[in-house]
Amino acid sequence: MDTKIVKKLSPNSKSNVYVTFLAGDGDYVKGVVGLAKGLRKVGSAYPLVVAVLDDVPESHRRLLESQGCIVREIEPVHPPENQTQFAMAYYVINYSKLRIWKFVEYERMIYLDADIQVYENIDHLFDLPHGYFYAVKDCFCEKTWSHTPQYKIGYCQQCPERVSWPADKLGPPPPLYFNAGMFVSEPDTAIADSLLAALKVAPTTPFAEQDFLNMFFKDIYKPIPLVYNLVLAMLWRHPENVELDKVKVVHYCAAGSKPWRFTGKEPNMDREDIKMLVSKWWDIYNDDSLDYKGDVTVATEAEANGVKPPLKAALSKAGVVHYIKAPSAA
Ligand SMILES: O=c1ccn([C@@H]2O[C@H](COP(=O)(O)OP(=O)(O)O)[C@@H](O)[C@H]2O)c(=O)[nH]1
Ligand SMILES: OC[C@H]1O[C@H](O[C@@H]2[C@@H](O)[C@H](O)[C@@H](O)[C@H](O)[C@@H]2O)[C@H](O)[C@@H](O)[C@H]1O
Ligand SMILES: [Mn+2]
Repeated sequence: MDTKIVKKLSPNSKSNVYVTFLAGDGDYVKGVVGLAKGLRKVGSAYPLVVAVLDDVPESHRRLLESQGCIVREIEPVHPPENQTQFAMAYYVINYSKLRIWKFVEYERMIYLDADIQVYENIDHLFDLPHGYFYAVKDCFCEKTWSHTPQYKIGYCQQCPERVSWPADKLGPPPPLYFNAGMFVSEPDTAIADSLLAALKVAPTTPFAEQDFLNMFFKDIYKPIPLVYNLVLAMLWRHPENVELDKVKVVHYCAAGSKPWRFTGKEPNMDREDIKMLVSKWWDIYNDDSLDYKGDVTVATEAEANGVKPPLKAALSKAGVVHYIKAPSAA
């Protein structure tokens, strides 16, 4: 078996990490298993940390660890007392995502919802210039947006020329707005603390922590191409913006599109592209060859060249190389 050196860490450098969030004892755990296997399939060089609330059962935590995930319990984050009608009632738990900025043992994180699948390696996003918040622009055309002025006039940032924003009547257009199902950011204690302090005085709004994160990071938000987070509604709302064969990351967020509960009955769920994407998700979820077999080992460069590995303890001094046994080219 050939090996592929994918990451050289000097002794005191911090690694990068993929992070997802899991709450409850329901079926989202299947999303996390699928994500862990998808990241393995594309040869991601970094671990997947699952930030879990205390209501995630031991059995689900064990399952995720058996799939090579690092399971970390986080305290829930509740928004201030409010009368908000969240777009989805359960969005109230999503504020707990804010805890991940505390994961300061990591250099950078790519956050991925549990209803996301990665179909091509996106490790290169960890090399984006520091100091910004990277995410994909959302779409305002779904009914979930019916509470907003942009929905009411048919304005969407995905096609600002279709209905131009009536600045004379409504003032400046809404700032660029990202989908919070996927983003690249840097864990940082000061950011973590100011997020929680800001939340205490922020208005609660229908898209919960997604709205809040957009408000908080608006000055450093940098859009990245939609290939990094295909919000499924784009397929019927803005097909002209989507080249499906170039999409690297799919976000199963449209109503009825969660693969593990897919019935095909909701609007748009009978589309061929949706059924193909759901089937692609299941192909990975059901692929036993993608199960974690302890296949990520820590070794010096010497070991990567076949020298017998010294004790792991010695490795932390010798500089470490994470490598993944790649199938031999032959
Ligand atoms: O019962 C739930 C609901 C949500 N989530 C987590 O919260 C994220 C955001 O919820 P969801 O993806 O359903 O929102 P959407 O992107 O569909 O609006 C999910 O991806 C999961 O990571 C969870 O763990 N359990
Ligand atoms: O709690 C708020 C959620 O807001 C987002 O989901 C929404 C939003 O993106 C809308 O714009 C779409 O129309 C809708 O389909 C989608 O479900 C995030 O994906 C999710 O992680 C989470 O932050
Ligand atoms: Mn989602």
